Amino acid sequence: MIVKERFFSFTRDEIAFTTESGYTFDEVQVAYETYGSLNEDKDNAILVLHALSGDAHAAGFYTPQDAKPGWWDPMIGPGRALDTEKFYVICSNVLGGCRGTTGPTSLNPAIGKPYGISFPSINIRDMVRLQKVLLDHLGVKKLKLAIGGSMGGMQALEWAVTFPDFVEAVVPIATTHKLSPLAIAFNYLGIKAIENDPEWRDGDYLEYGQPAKGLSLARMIGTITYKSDELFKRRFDRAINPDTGLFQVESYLDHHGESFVRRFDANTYLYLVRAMNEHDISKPYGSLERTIRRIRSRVLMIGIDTDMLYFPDDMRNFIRRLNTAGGYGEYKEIKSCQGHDAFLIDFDQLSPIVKEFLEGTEEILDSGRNFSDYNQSFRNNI
Ligand SMILES: CC(=O)SCCNC(=O)CCNC(=O)[C@H](O)C(C)(C)COP(=O)(O)OP(=O)(O)OC[C@H]1O[C@@H](n2cnc3c(N)ncnc32)[C@H](O)[C@@H]1OP(=O)(O)O
Ligand SMILES: N[C@@H](CCO)C(=O)O
Repeated sequence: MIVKERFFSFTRDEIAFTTESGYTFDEVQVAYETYGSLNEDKDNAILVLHALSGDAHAAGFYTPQDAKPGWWDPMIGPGRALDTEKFYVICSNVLGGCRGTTGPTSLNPAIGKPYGISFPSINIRDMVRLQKVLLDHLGVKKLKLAIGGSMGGMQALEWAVTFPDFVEAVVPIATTHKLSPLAIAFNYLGIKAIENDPEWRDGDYLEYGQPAKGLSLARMIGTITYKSDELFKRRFDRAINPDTGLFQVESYLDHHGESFVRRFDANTYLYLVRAMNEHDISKPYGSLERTIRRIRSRVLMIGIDTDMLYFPDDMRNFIRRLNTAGGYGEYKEIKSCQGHDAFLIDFDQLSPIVKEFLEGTEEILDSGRNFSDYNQSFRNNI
């Protein structure tokens, strides 16, 4: 089976999609890919949610030899954790993205040019609500699982809160229920790097070219936070790049900054980073306890011991609070020197954790037991 990138589009007359900030789009396009088949009951779907710079191309195994690998290839495919012999796996580019779904680089039909900085402000819930529109379009009646890391993890958790009856299980990885001030602080550096670049032109740069220096600096700052001290010591130590005379770690950051400018849009970066900054699952419901009590799905949070952005302790605490409120949470940890990006690299650890969790969820549901009884067995161990 060859999977081509697909697009789902609708106009406001067909579906009025309004952001929480109050903007109704005239037209929306969603870029997505699917792997595997939807079953007769239409309840075997898994939604994979990408992080800041990801896209809908999560798996490349179905695509022709010369096609680009997917960003979660080792997780998705026949016999893999997200087994395409059993599940219908879906991944779409987020609202506000620059990989095919409506975002700042898309044409605004009302003005006949790209939105740019006139794109409405969006949040993680808006992304999730648009994914629900896509799933309705695909005929999905229930999600077995919503899973993703970082910004994708924020969406996974938001799925459990916004659509509690639609999703059986969620796996938020290397993420949080609300962004920490430290992460907001790092994001602020990225925002400032872009906005202080004169080539940003107050966001109106599309006809002139990217604010390359600012976007590249923003990615370099981000890259440091996605890695770890241990990794940098192991990979680079204080070695010098013979071509440039720079420290290897400097040369590495330069490379990541430059390649990011070629594949990502500066305004999109600002919109997505701000959506992450605003992320707080309890905002519409008043308190975290009230929000947590909405969750009916089984939740597995996976932390990374060297993640400097999303702390394992915060994830453990969230799971404790979920379980105290009668929810069904588990916490597992990846031990890695890769830092935050481990969810894109350490598949030997991630894959069995997710596989076991999915099999466990199916076993519990098949046995007629509920998650709550099952969870009593490990609740005190967190
Ligand atoms: C869940 C999501 O949706 S995110 C989607 C996935 N994200 C992406 O694919 C884009 C962002 N990429 C990344 O964040 C990373 O590449 C990861 C996390 C996917 C993989 O990380 P790693 O395997 O550790 O890749 P790493 O950080 O080493 O980067 C490798 C690149 O750095 C270059 N590099 C390595 N050392 C040096 C150096 N000393 N000087 C210059 N360049 C260097 C390599 O040549 C390679 O270049 P290339 O990517 O152009 O081929
Ligand atoms: N490196 C990943 C993770 C960010 O959280 C990305 O660029 O999407």
